[in-house]
Amino acid sequence: MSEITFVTGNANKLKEVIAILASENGKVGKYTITNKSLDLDEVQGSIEEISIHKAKEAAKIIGGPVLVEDTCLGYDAFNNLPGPYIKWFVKAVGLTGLVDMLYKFEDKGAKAICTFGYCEGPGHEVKLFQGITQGNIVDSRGPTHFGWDSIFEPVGFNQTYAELDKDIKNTISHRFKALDKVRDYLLNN
Ligand SMILES: O=P(O)(O)OP(=O)(O)OP(=O)(O)OC[C@H]1O[C@@H](n2cnc3c(O)ncnc32)[C@H](O)[C@@H]1O
Ligand SMILES: [Mg+2]
Repeated sequence: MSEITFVTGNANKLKEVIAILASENGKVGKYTITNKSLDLDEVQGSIEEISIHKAKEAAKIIGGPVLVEDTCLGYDAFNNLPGPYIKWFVKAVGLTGLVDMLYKFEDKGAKAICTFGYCEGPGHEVKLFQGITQGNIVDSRGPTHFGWDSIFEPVGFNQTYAELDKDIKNTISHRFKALDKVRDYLLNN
């Protein structure tokens, strides 16, 4: 039995990852997934570079197999920005600011992008698994405790991520789609 440590400083992410993997009781094939709360360095660069760097740093700190994840919210009208910098935008301008940024644009489209990085240990290559859910930026509706959940309405739904039942979000979300690929990989390796 091998252990993989999911390293994140975000309790909401952890909850969703546990819920999405719940059918396997935190076990995926021969692996048990545990968690460590650490704030990892996030370099500037592409989504892929950020996740690769996070995974390598986590593997160094943990000294064994790790899983990390980086989440982006990219506006179609802004050529995918704020992207990986969304966390700092939420902090700096809040949800209202993030909605108002699109005031001049008819296109309210946005992509929620989740990129998991898996690294077997220090010095190993990082494998990436990405999931994307398309949606629209809307005025905040629903609980506001998880990032930008309340201003993102996934295509095909008339509720925001925050309003949707957790069970529903966790079967359509960027995180679910990425984690589905992680699970596939772990079951076959
Ligand atoms: O330790 P890590 O895993 O990096 O956790 P973090 O909170 O720093 O997360 P990110 O660097 O990936 O930044 C993503 C931002 O988007 C937010 N976020 C992530 N997943 C989300 C989701 O499913 N719905 C809404 N907001 C989300 C999160 O709260 C951050 O503000
Ligand atoms: Mg982070």
